[in-house]
Amino acid sequence: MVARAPFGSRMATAVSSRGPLCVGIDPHPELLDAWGLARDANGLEWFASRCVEALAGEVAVVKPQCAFFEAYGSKGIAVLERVCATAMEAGALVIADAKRGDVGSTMSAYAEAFLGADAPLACDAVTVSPYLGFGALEPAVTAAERNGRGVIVLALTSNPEGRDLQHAATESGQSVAQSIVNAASERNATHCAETGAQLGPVGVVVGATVGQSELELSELRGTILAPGFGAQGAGIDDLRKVFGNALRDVLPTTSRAVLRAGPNAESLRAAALRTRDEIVAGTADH
Ligand SMILES: O=C(O)c1cc(=O)[nH]c(=O)n1[C@@H]1O[C@H](COP(=O)(O)O)[C@@H](O)[C@H]1O
Repeated sequence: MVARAPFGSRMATAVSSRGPLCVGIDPHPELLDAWGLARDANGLEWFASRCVEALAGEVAVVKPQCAFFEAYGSKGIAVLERVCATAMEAGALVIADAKRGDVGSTMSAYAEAFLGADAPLACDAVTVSPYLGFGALEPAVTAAERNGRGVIVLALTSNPEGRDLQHAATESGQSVAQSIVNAASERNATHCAETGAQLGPVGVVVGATVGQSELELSELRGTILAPGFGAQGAGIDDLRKVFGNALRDVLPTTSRAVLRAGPNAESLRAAALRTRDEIVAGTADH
């Protein structure tokens, strides 16, 4: 078994050496068309391999969107396995965007798949949905902690349909989103106290599109993954407005806005690095 440093420490190192950017590897059918590729498993593999070649040696994190791989069945999942492995070999952290979430015993199987010691779909972290209760995610959090990996829990998502549910008040009066952030914060506090790590294994998703909210993120001590940057309309000003003082732990993620620069590897890399530099310049005073 490979002894891995804790996910939070590896994330802090990756972001400080490569800058705060995650690029999503989202092989949309329209992007396969635009890149002149067939909408099949071969087109998928070419697309994803080109992304890894262009990006994984440069950006801190890549995030393959599992849905676009699963759409091609077992061949697509085999491509996903290779993409995760080669991107990690090239030095990027890999977040598998699977948004898994289930009752505890089933969650254990998802955890084995992505976060186990010998996980077939091994990645550095996986996105999870807390809709069955934050506690139901415990097998994933435990596996992540044990194996130096992480989980990124949906809290306040970038899509407008999430608002009603995520802003609803829980019995304690706080919003659903805040209760998820608080549960993640507690878990990270324990982990950091035990290991001395700066950041814990539990990150949250907060969309860059959500506008100013009451969400309190200052106690999280974990990665704040911020989708919605780029194609969904959010820019640097939104990052500043949404995250304020929590910006130092924010990892903006963008997919189509960078991927549209392909298929040329140099152009893809340049688009990613330009985005990263804009983020660094636009958030430098935080
Ligand atoms: O977990 C995510 O990454 C995610 C959460 C969220 O709230 N909103 C969101 O768009 N995402 C993902 O982030 C990616 C956004 O892609 P672009 O809109 O092309 O940048 C997609 O893979 C989404 O599934």
